[in-house]
Amino acid sequence: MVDTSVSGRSVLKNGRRWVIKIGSALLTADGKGLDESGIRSWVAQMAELRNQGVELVLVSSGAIAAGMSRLGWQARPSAMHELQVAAAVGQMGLSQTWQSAFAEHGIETAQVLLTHADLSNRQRYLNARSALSTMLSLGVIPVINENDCVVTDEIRFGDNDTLGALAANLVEADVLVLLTDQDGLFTADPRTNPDAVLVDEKRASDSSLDAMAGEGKGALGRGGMFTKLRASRLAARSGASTVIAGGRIEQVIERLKDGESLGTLLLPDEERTLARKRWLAGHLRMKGRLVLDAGAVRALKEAGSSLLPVGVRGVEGVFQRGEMVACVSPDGAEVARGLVNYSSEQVGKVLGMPSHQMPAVLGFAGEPELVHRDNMVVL
Ligand SMILES: Nc1ncnc2c1ncn2[C@@H]1O[C@H](COP(=O)(O)OP(=O)(O)O)[C@@H](O)[C@H]1O
Ligand SMILES: N[C@@H](CCC(=O)OP(=O)(O)O)C(=O)O
Repeated sequence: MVDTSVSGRSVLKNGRRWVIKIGSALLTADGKGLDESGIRSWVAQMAELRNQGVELVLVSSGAIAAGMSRLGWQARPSAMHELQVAAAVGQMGLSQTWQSAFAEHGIETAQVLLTHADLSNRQRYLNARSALSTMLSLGVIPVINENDCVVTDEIRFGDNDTLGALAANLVEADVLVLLTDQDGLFTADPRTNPDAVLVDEKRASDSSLDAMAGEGKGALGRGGMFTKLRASRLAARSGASTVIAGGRIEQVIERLKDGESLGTLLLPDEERTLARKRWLAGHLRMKGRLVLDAGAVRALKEAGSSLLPVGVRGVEGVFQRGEMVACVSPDGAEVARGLVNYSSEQVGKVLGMPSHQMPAVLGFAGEPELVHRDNMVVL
């Protein structure tokens, strides 16, 4: 059997796409507003990573803590509507601070506010995926936070670690970095266990980690190591490796990229393409079929291409954008399956058509592919 496992710090040296999540505990200078000098330092390091050719997505917490400081509130409120107001006020300062710090390095940023529910909806998932990949291709750094005004559970539990993992799944990142106020995952919470030692490297799936992470919670950020470990397992599903590391360690981001043994590295059990194929192949219900011509079958199987309408002869079933369809050969054999960019009704209107004619027929300019290669598994 082929060994598809991955190991070691080389995944950080070689990773081309990173999601970096910076938690409230770090960003907010122990509750006294945003730590602007910390932010400038992380930005300088991220700019350096960008120069080395790494594509970056930033997940930034800290809106509630920043809002509390702007509103002059000393203690974190417990009422949901007050938390939401703090997040909304604080988010203004948060995105402004990131934007101006990145601008000093000539880098554009984009504010992206998401909820977990957005990413479990197939259509919104595809929308977010296509917006984020366009940002990355333009060299814009997406700065993601939870859309706190429309959620309640996530605010209550203060969990942007999960959002970081979902972002890593979404953009198919190689690496998820969770920067926090501790140097990594320790064998027990170092705040209460001075003898605890740092875990260097494990499989994310290793069950011995559960007891270490416990349900410990920080004072400002609230998920503790429990949500970080859970996030690493979620990220592993799309083959990403997670590092939990101390954001105040000098030049931590650059040193991780150089392969230095800092923080805790949690590795996936299998590499990315295999993990994604398993996810696509097993987890979604098929809603319809696209009947391909012989040329399109060859393009998918041999050239690794996306599926364009020009090679599609027929459509069966009723489906919406973002749902799973089978791509079948003229004799009905399944060739591939994937997430479709258009509804069955729209596909029916563009069968056999060159992509550049689609906007005139559909009345809007969408993706040129019916199923993008990245959202497809060839069988
Ligand atoms: N085994 C552990 N190793 C390290 N930190 C732990 C552990 N268990 C619990 N913690 C706690 O997790 C906190 C970090 O999580 P959190 O406050 O949610 O940070 P963030 O805002 O960065 O997500 C630490 O301050 C620490 O007290
Ligand atoms: N989205 C909210 C809360 C997120 C939060 O605190 O998460 P975390 O940093 O993982 O503990 C905020 O920006 O304040």
